[in-house]
Parts: sequence; C-alpha cells; structure tokens
Amino acid sequence: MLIRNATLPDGRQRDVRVRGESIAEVGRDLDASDQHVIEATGKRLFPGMIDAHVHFRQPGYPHKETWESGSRSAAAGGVTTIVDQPNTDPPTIDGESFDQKAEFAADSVVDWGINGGVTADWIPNVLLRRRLFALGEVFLADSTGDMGIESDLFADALEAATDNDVPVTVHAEDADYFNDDAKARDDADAWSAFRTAKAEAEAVERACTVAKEHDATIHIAHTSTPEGVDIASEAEMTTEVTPHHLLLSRRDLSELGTFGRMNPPLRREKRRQKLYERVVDGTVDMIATDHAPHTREEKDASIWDAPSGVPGVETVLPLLLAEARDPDSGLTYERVRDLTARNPADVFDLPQKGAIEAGKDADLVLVDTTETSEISGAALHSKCDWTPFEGYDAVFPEWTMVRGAVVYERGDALDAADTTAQEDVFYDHQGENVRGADSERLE
Ligand SMILES: NC(=O)N[C@@H](CC(=O)O)C(=O)O
Ligand SMILES: [Zn+2]
Ligand SMILES: [Zn+2]
Repeated sequence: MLIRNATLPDGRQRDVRVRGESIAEVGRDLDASDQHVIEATGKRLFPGMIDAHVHFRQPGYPHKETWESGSRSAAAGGVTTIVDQPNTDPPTIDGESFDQKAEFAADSVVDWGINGGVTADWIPNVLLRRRLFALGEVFLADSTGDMGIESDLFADALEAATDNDVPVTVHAEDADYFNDDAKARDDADAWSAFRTAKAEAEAVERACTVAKEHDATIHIAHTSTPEGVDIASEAEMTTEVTPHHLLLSRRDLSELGTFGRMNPPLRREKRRQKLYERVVDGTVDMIATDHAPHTREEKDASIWDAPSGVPGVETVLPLLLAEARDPDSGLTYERVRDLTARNPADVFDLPQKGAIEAGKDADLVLVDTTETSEISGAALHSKCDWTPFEGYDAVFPEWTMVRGAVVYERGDALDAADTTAQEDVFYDHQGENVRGADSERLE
C-alpha cells in the first residue's frame, strides 16, 4: 500500500509505503505500480498517538467503558497505542489479575500495554515478571479505586520495579496538604480548593527524592501545576500533562459543575497558562489523557459524592491539532508529534513505535488540518457520551491505521461530496501487547 504525497508533521511532503505491519519506505515519487494507493495530497500524516494513561474499566466496570468501546474511541481519535491503569476490579496487582485483564485486552482494536498497581496485597515477584508496561500509576493519595499507599511501600515498590527494569509512573498528590476548610463548601470549585496545588508539588518533590535515593527514574502522571513540572524536570524525571489541565481551568467549573471533578483537579487560569508554556517549550515530555470515563448519572451528584475523572482518549489529538492550527498557540505540528508519539515511545522504550520512518510499525493517522469540526459528546465512540470539551474546535482523523491495518474510517471522509451523514466504520483488528506476546513471557 502506498500513501501518496502526504504532508508529514515537519512539513515535508512524502510518499509512505506500508508493507505488512511496517513502514517499508518514506520518500518522494515512490513507485506506485501494483500498489493500493491512498491519495493524501493536502492532508497531514501523523504517527499514531501513544496514550500512556487510560482507564478502560475492565474487569469491573464495563458499564463505564470496555476494551472494545475504549479502544474504538481511541482509534477514532488517532490513538494507536493505549496503556491501561490498574484501578480496575480486581485491581491489577498480581499474576492472575494481569492475565485476566490481558484476556479482556484481546478485544482492543489498537495496541496496548497493561500497568500493574501497588497495594498492601500486591505480589511484586509475580506481577513484575508479566509483560507489564509499567508499574503504575502508583497512587500516593487515594483516587478512584482508593489505592493510595504509604511512603514505605512506595520506596519498596520503586526498588522492586527498578530491579526488574520496569518503569514506574506516579500519581503524585499528598493528602497531608489537602485543605479541609474546603469541605464546608459544596460548589464544584471546592474540589480544586481541597486538593491543593501544594499537595501536588510536595508529592512530586517527595517522589523524586525517593527515586534519586534509589538511583531510579520515575514518570509523573497527569502533572497539573507548573510547580510540579519544574520540580520533576529539575530532578531529571519525566512528566505527562492531560488535555484537560492544558485547556481547562477553575474558570470552567461554573459550566462543568461536578463533571469537571478529577484528580488532580483543575487549577487557576494563571497556572494553566504556565503549564501550557511548559508543554510548548518542551519541559513537559508528553500528553496523556487519563481517560477516566464515568456515566452521566454517576457524575450528576454533589461535588463530594461524584466520582473523579473525565474522558479524553478520542478528543486529545483532535484538540491538539486544532491548537496547532493557530500560530498564536505556540504549539507546532512537530511539537504535537513529539508530545503524542516520539516522546512516549522514547520514555517508555518502544523502539518500534512513535515515528514515520522505514522499519517502524505502520501506526498512522491521516488528518485534514484545513478544516475543523465541533466536538460533540453524543458523536464520540466511548461508552461515556459526554465530554468536558463539548463544542471545542477539533481536527478528527479521516482514518487510523494500526500496524498496517486501517482500523477506523470516518464516515464523512469516505466521500466528502456526499453530505448525507455516513456511518463511521471500524474494521476487525486485534491489538497487541506492545511489550510482547504472552507466549514469550519470561520465566
Ligand atoms: N484521574 C481521576 O480523576 N480518576 C481516575 C483515577 C486517577 O487517574 O487518579 C479514575 O480512574 O477515575
Ligand atoms: Zn491518577
Ligand atoms: Zn489515571
């Protein structure tokens, strides 16, 4: 198959030849005889996004999301690899729970990784020898699933993971710095007042210190403050930022209400802007969504009762591409590529992923950045039919390819001239564990 005359993120126009599961060749005027040709003139081709932080909810909460619905949502958003977090039921903390989740993951149309969690009951020697993507998110405070742990256990877990060459990702909040005064309030902003910016900064600082003591590196999940990013970056640790912390602030809570409750919470507009600057200037390593679906019914509760978390896997790349269209944002298409593909592949050691180069997996997304459309929760493919980005401008993929197989085609992109809405199409495809097949499991 030949994708002809696509514009790459750096602006070069190239043909891309896909053979089997891989990119065979990237060049100009490649021979197209005997080839299925996809015409891409005027369109941009991106490496598929690696979203290192999603919650697909199976086993345990299939009414919120399943591997099928979550991975379709990912594919429709141009995400070709996802990494699932351990706060499912049962939590992913031992061999059995890992294997059970891996069976659910067989429903995924995109490639995947499974993270392992740490609780008092975890079985490190077994868990760390599975084909684990990373240990994490290790919860330094309670979030959905109440998996918060004490400092001593964190240090032990870090040591065990590092001994087994397993990366560690950390949910860094410290409940000692939560502001109990906020509990007297019942407006949506009370959650942001409660889980303070200082609680994040302190936890990042402590986690980085423990990591240095153990000669280990850690990756800080969903950093929501410029302070947290700076502390981690000065300690030479890596960070991710979610689309909601990048684009939303406490100002938006009057509209979002309890649907805007997540951990860590939305911050003040000034902090959001400083976080954005760090995403633009390269201090932040990657964007990851923390896709945390909950139903409308669940979210429609008091601020102290609503579950924490917002969906995001389908809207993240479309939102970033819309940002990159605007030269004033400072975010370039190249930077978007780095934040969504190159850097996560680098940080988490996925040499086969993250770039449009000969020899890499053919994980590709074709977009038309000359136009935007408005995000509508009802049109998304997640079981979660709402989004905090309702009405935002976005650039959705025309199609998404995983290891050489087109897994998703947008209905209205099939025949642009025909405006009678056509159905989006998903093609059968079995996503694979990016850490290798089960049968190759190490002893
Ligand atoms: N971020 C959230 O607010 N919620 C996540 C858990 C987490 O990532 O902390 C969830 O699983 O619902
Ligand atoms: Zn978290
Ligand atoms: Zn999370």
